[in-house]
Amino acid sequence: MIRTRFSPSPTGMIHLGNARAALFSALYAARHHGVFILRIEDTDAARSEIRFVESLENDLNWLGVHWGEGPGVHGDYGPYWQSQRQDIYAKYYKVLEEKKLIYPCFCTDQELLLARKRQLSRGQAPRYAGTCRQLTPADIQSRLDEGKKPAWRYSVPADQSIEFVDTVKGPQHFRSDDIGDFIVRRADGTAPFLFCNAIDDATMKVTHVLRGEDHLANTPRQIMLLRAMSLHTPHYGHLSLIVGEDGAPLSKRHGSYSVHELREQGFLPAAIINYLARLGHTCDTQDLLSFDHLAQHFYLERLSRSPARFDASQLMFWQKTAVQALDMPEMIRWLGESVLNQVPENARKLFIDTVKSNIEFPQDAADWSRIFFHETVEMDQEGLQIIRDAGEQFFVEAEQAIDKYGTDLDPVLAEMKKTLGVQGKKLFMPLRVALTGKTHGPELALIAQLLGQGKLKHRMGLAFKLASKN
Ligand SMILES: Nc1ncnc2c1ncn2[C@@H]1O[C@H](COP(=O)(O)OP(=O)(O)OP(=O)(O)O)[C@@H](O)[C@H]1O
Repeated sequence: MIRTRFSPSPTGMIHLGNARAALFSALYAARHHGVFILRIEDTDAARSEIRFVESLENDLNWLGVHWGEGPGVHGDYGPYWQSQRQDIYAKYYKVLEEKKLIYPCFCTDQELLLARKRQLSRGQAPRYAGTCRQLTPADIQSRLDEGKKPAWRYSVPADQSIEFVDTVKGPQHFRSDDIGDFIVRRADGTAPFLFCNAIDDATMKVTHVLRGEDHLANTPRQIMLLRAMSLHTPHYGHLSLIVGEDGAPLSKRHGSYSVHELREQGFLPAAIINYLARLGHTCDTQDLLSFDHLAQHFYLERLSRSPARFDASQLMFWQKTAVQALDMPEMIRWLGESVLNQVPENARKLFIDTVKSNIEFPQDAADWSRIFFHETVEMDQEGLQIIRDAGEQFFVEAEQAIDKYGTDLDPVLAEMKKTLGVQGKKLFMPLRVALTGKTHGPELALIAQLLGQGKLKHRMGLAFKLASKN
C-alpha cells in the first residue's frame, strides 16, 4: 500500500512550493489507491502557531488536497502532531542509547561556533569535530554532576557509503566521512527535525517521501539513523525548489505566493492545482483536470530535475481556463454577493454569459458591472478619438437602426452597413466604444441584449454629443 505524507511546520502560511509538495504526494497516493497523510511538524514551539495549522488545513481543503489520515481524520498511526509524539521519540532514544549509537555532547554554542570558524578558515567543510565522542564515562559523569545538560549526537560510522535512488534525481551517493556526528536530541530534551521526521515516516509506514530538495542533505543522515535502528526506510524524491521572480526560493518567512493570498485575489483552486501539476512534472495533456484526473496522469518518472521558476503568465493561463470551465452556480459562488449585488437580479445570468470570457478575477466582473449598469460611459482619449472619427451621423443611424430592430444586433449592423457604407472595424469599434467606453471586451451581440433597447439608444445619444464636439 502506497503511503505518502505532507509534513509542514505550522510557522506561516503555506505557499506554492509547500502546496506542490502536498499536491504531488496526494496525487501519487490517489493514483495508487494509497493513503495521503497530513502530519503537523510543530516541534518548534517558539515558531509554531495553531492559527497556521488552521490556515494550512483550510488551504489544503480549499485546493481539494484531502488527507486520509491526519488531524481530524482517524488513522492507525497517530497522533499526527509531532508535539504529541514525544513518547515515541523517547522509545527510539532508548534503542539508540542501548545500541551505543548516540553519545552526550556538552559543547556550548560558542565552542561549536569557534570550531566551525576554524574549519572554514582552513578551507574545510564545517562539521562536528567529534570532541565529545572521546569523553570517558567519568568525564560524562563529572559534567552531569556540574549540572550541565547535554545534547545527544548520533555517532556516524567511519568510512561508509550511503546510497539511495532518488525518485526524482536518480542514484545518490554520500560518504559517511563527510557527515559530522549530528544532534538527535537537543539539550532541552526536544527532538530536532531530522530525528522526529525520520522516526515519524518510519513509524507511520510512509512508503514515498516527496519533498523539496532543501532536504536532500538530511536524507543520508535519516537513512543512516533508520537503518541503524532496523526501521523501514521510505523511497525519497527531492523536487527542485520553486523560486520566485526574484530568484529566491519561496519560503513561509518570505511570505510570498501564499495559497491564502492567491485565494483572496480570486484565484481558483483548479487553476492552482493544474498549474502546479505542470511545474516540475510533465503532464501528457493540456486539459484542465480535476484532482482525480490529475492523479491518473501523475507519474514519478515524469518529475523533473530542472529548476522550477514561478511563472505568473502560466498561472494566469490556468486561471483563465478554470474561469471558463465554471458552471453557472460555481460562477455565482466565485463572484460573490459583493459583485452580483451590483447587477439587477433578472440580468445576472445574461451578465455572467456576457463577461465570462473577459474576466480573470471577480474584480474584473465588478468593473464590467459598473460599465453596464452605471449611467455614464467613461472613456480615454483613444476612445474619444474613435467616437469623433466616426462622426455624428454614425450615431444618428445607429439610433434609428436600434429603434427599428431593438437589441437584435445583426439587423442593426446590416442596416448601418447599408446606410453608412462602413464595415468591419470601422463599424464595430465606434459601437463598442459608445456602449462600453472600451476598445475591447465581451461580444457586442451579448452586450446589446444585456443593455436593452433603452440603454442602447441612450448611449448612442451620449456618443452623438461627444462626436458633435468635434
Ligand atoms: N520554495 C519551495 N519550493 C518547493 N518546495 C518547497 C519550497 N519551500 C519548502 N518546500 C517544501 O514544502 C514542504 C514543507 O516544508 P516546510 O513546512 O519546512 O516549509 P518552508 O517553506 O521551508 O518553511 P520555512 O520558510 O518556515 O522554512 C517540504 O517538503 C519542503 O521541502
